Amino acid sequence: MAGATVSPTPLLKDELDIVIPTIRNLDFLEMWRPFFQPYHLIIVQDGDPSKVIKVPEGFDYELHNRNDINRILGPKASCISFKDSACRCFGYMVSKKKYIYTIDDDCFVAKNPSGKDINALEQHIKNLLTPSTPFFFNTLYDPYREGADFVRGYPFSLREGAPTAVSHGLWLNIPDYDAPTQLVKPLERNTRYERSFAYKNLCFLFTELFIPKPLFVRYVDAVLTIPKGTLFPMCGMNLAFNRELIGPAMYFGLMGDGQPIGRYDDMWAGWCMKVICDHLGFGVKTGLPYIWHSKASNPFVNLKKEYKGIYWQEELIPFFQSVILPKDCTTVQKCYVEISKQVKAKLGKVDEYFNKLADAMVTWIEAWDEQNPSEGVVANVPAK
Ligand SMILES: O=c1ccn([C@@H]2O[C@H](COP(=O)(O)OP(=O)(O)O[C@H]3O[C@@H](CO)[C@H](O)[C@H]3O)[C@@H](O)[C@H]2O)c(=O)[nH]1
Ligand SMILES: [Mn+2]
Repeated sequence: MAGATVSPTPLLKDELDIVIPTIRNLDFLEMWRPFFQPYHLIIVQDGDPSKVIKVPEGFDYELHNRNDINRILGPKASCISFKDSACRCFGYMVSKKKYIYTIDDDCFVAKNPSGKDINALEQHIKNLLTPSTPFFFNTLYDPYREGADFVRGYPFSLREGAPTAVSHGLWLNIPDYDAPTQLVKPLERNTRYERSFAYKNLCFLFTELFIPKPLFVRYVDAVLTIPKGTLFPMCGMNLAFNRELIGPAMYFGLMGDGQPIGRYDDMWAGWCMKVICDHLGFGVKTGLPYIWHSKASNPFVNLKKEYKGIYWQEELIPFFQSVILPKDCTTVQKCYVEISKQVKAKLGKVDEYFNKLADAMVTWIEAWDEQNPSEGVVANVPAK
């Protein structure tokens, strides 16, 4: 008698936590149930702690609201943002797992060009479990993917690759645009069109003649390593990382209530993280998987949150491009504290906010080490 079909054990079932920042009921989990149910969820409830967040039945989760954050961290809770999705980093800190996946509650399961539901978590896990190629660019993209490989001329001495610290996923429907771009392109959707050839041509003809062409922004079937020495704008809504390799660097900077800026939490984390990954020899990937981002947040509200960041970043990027970490910075914590010192020394004059942020970065590391006493990966810093 054929054995009962046993569904395969999901990858990293007991080694990965899913972190969700939220201000609303988590009905979106129903669509993710087939992919998320086997995993432990860490829900970080933002805003009013007295509000009850409804979580669908059948999920294994822990929920932390602001009262919990204050109770667990005491005065160090000051480094965790309030009234901003940046609060999600508290979930990274209290997790005890090796891997983290974080997703927004307005992100749903997307379909690939063949119409199949995308298991975003599975793709992130594949990205994290295979090496990256930060030191030499492979023109056939991710050489470790099925059907790809290193191309001619790729040095064999580099084909082992580097450990992957971060997997940065993308979005269908509402792309993660800044407010000015949202305002000038209110209708732009990253939408896949699955139409017959004839229909497509009819569409093309019609749009050519009568209406402004809809922007068919593509589904790109690729995973790329972001080269060493290159920064990128990290979006927190569909993001996974190896917590043991890079967790202490994933501080989503001070935003929201009482802060002069918002929607730069993930950007700040991405810049600090990438500088540290480059220093410690870890890789960062971007591309697949896609999720379906359903809700465009209000561009005018976003503009109010972002506007200082839009001009500050013209100074922040050169700063991060110029950061040099000493060889004796052999752990993420040491690297992070060193960056905070340079933030204070070089960005404090841009705005007082960066002195406060530099202090919060140190508080974050102190809180991290308090919550995770045994951790602290000593990486062998590769020769420059
Ligand atoms: O005060 C708040 C507001 C929201 N949240 C939770 O955070 C995520 C994202 O919220 P939302 O989808 O409304 O906002 P977006 O503009 O689409 O978010 C993207 O922009 C960046 C914000 O920094 C970020 O990379 C993306 O998340 C949801 O889960 C809300 O429930 C919150 O916790 N606190
Ligand atoms: Mn959103």
